[in-house]
Amino acid sequence: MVLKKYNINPDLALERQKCTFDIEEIINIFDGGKEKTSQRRKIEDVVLKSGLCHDDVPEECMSLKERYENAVRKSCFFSKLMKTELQEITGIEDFETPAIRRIADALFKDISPFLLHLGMFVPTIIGQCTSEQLMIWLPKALDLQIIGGYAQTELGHGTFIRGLETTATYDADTEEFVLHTPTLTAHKWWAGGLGKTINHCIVVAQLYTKGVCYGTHLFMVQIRDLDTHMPLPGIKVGEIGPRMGFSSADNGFLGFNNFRIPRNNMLMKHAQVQKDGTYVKPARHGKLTYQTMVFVRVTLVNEAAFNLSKAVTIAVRYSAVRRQSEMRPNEPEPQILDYPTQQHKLFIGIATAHAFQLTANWLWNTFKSVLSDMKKGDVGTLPELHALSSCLKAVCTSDAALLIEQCRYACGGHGYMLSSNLPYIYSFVAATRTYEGDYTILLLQTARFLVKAWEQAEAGKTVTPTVSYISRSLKGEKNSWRSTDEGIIKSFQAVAAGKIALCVKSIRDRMKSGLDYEDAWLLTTVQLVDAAEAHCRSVILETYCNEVRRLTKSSSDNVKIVMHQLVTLYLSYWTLQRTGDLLRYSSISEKDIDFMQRQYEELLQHIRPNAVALVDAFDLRDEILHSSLGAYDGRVYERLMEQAENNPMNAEPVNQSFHKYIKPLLQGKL
Ligand SMILES: CCCCC/C=C\C/C=C\C/C=C\C/C=C\C/C=C\CCC(=O)SCCNC(=O)CCNC(=O)[C@H](O)C(C)(C)COP(=O)(O)OP(=O)(O)OC[C@H]1O[C@@H](n2cnc3c(N)ncnc32)[C@H](O)[C@@H]1OP(=O)(O)O
Ligand SMILES: Cc1cc2nc3c(=O)[nH]c(=O)nc-3n(C[C@H](O)[C@H](O)[C@H](O)COP(=O)(O)OP(=O)(O)OC[C@H]3O[C@@H](n4cnc5c(N)ncnc54)[C@H](O)[C@@H]3O)c2cc1C
Repeated sequence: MVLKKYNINPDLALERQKCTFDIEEIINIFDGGKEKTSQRRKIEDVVLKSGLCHDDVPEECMSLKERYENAVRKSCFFSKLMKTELQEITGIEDFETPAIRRIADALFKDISPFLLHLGMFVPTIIGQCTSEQLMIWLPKALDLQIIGGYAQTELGHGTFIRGLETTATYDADTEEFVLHTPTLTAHKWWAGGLGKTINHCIVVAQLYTKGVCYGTHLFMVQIRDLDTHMPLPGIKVGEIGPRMGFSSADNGFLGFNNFRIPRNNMLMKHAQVQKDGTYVKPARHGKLTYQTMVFVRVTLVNEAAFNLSKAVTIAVRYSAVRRQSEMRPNEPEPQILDYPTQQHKLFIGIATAHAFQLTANWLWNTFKSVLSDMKKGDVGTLPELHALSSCLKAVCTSDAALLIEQCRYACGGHGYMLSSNLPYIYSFVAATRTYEGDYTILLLQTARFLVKAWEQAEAGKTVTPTVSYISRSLKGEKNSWRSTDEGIIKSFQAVAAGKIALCVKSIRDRMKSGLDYEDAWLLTTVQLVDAAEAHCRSVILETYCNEVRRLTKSSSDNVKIVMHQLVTLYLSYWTLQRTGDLLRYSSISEKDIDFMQRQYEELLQHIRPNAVALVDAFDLRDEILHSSLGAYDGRVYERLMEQAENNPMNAEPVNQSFHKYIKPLLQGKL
């Protein structure tokens, strides 16, 4: 749709006058510097001027087929733009550039069918291929001569990768692998782009050679003819059907009937099958084939931050424009943003978007540093990265989904409109809580690491920095509550340590009573999930505080003040959310809790004048927000009416169903 130009709503204009800080300074902090901001804006200008974002009818009014076809059209032209103008004008060649990710949302209100090509296919080629394989597939994939996806999940198994049923059996006579789908439940299910779009696919299958199964490995498989796009003989492929979201993309199913691929199509960077069928196992670590999942989990923390920033921008701007009820009899209706309960719903969203964005950046740097260690042959830092990326992916996507839904509640009935964009943002983020490792499963992975860390610390060994609080706790360090940043972080670490200690004790007690380790672990999993969540909270709190302190060192005082107000709000909010835990594991008193409650309520008042400016500082263009409620000019009612008038349902004054059904019903002739 072409956005109509309106004058700024007077309430929003007044809000912006109240701002106490330089918005541009905060924008630069989150972009990573002035130059990055200007580069991002340049990219956005190119894409927005390309005309690619235009839809003749609103996306939500199209049929599923039309939405898919429209998204394919845009993905193709966007890919061309990335290869040509964006590279030439900005000098950017890197698909992972956050600016490209952000502006992609101006094209796709829902999702691009090419997401998995960039999100998993290309990263898997980079992470799992030998240098020879890389030379064959990477240039083609980057140049979009081949389009791919990542087919791991099956109808019967998603979480339990070792339980996957698809087989890849090596035939030494022909030097080929035979891919086969032995059962109904072995069909690949869910892979993005697989239904209709892609011609290649990374397939995860159980490797058999010389009669022995060596577990799951990755294979490059061409599934469709490059010219006709018809499925190749031996391939059964299609779309799995309508979903809660992801409606403009095509999630697919895939079955193999003894389908043959050359030996060289096994991705052999870590494990190999030689010509005679001899298996060479990975030299360094058994789970290196899971590396793409770790990469995506890291990027999903960024997704949580970005999507939450969109939702809270929409809800805060709307709340500044919307007037409802009265605070005192006969007074004019206030902006709903003036209600403390509304501030309570929304300001935590702003603070959380900051916390997650800074944690995402920190996690990305940790990921890059672990990759560089691994290139030198050192896999020692991988377990900690796996534990961190697992819990952060779980908690950040889950919190973001809850807070986005809270933003929708904050917009009342209008938030329920698809044109608000809140339902789209929610359904996208709700999926991220499940895919790439379900919430519970990933927290249990982190719990496994925490229990091991506890055992190591007990044995007097040094543990990694993110769990060094365990050693302090084992040395008998008692928590004394202080309502400072450091004090609160320490108390949250004491909560995590206390919960891990209880898990270890429960497991040991259960084993003493005769259970084996697996059963003792299983019966403790409710506590283990809780302990991993507590650990994750302490990591986020600490990272957020450290990063704000580091990044605002040379900022103006006013920016320091407002950024720190948000940090304090975040710490107070979580203290109040977790009073039960803190009373149990730290020395917090009821008086301290009263103080934190008052501090929290005062902070809402302090932040209130800057609320609109703070969401403006996410620098999200209207074309990215796609929201009748959240546009920069605040012309909510004009846009809602505009959307209603453009609704294809209103194209004819009387719908044909009246003549076909209602009239005969009215006349008793049906
Ligand atoms: C053109 C326009 C485009 C516009 C777009 C622009 C840009 C796009 C860019 C980005 C977009 C952003 C994001 C979106 C991208 C893609 C996402 C979309 C869709 C999602 C796709 C998927 O969902 S793919 C399928 C994912 N599946 C899973 O995650 C399954 C989860 N299950 C598991 O991971 C595992 O089964 C398990 C970990 C639960 C258990 O594995 P298992 O093998 O059984 O291992 P265990 O026995 O439990 O553990 C043994 C040992 O290994 C350690 N370990 C486990 N995993 C890892 C790992 N990943 N790394 C390192 N180590 C690992 C584990 O801790 C144990 O260690 P110890 O023995 O030492 O304890
Ligand atoms: C929108 C979307 C896109 C996707 N895209 C892709 C893709 O491109 N490629 C791909 O391969 N896959 C894809 N997936 C699949 C996704 O990765 C899986 O759905 C996800 O990993 C969860 O696995 P599952 O569906 O088997 O859930 P299940 O494992 O069946 O989980 C169901 C419930 O059981 C619980 N549970 C399972 N095991 C345990 C356990 N050991 N202990 C305790 N609780 C347990 C879970 O916590 C959960 O509550 C996609 C999924 C979605 C929704």
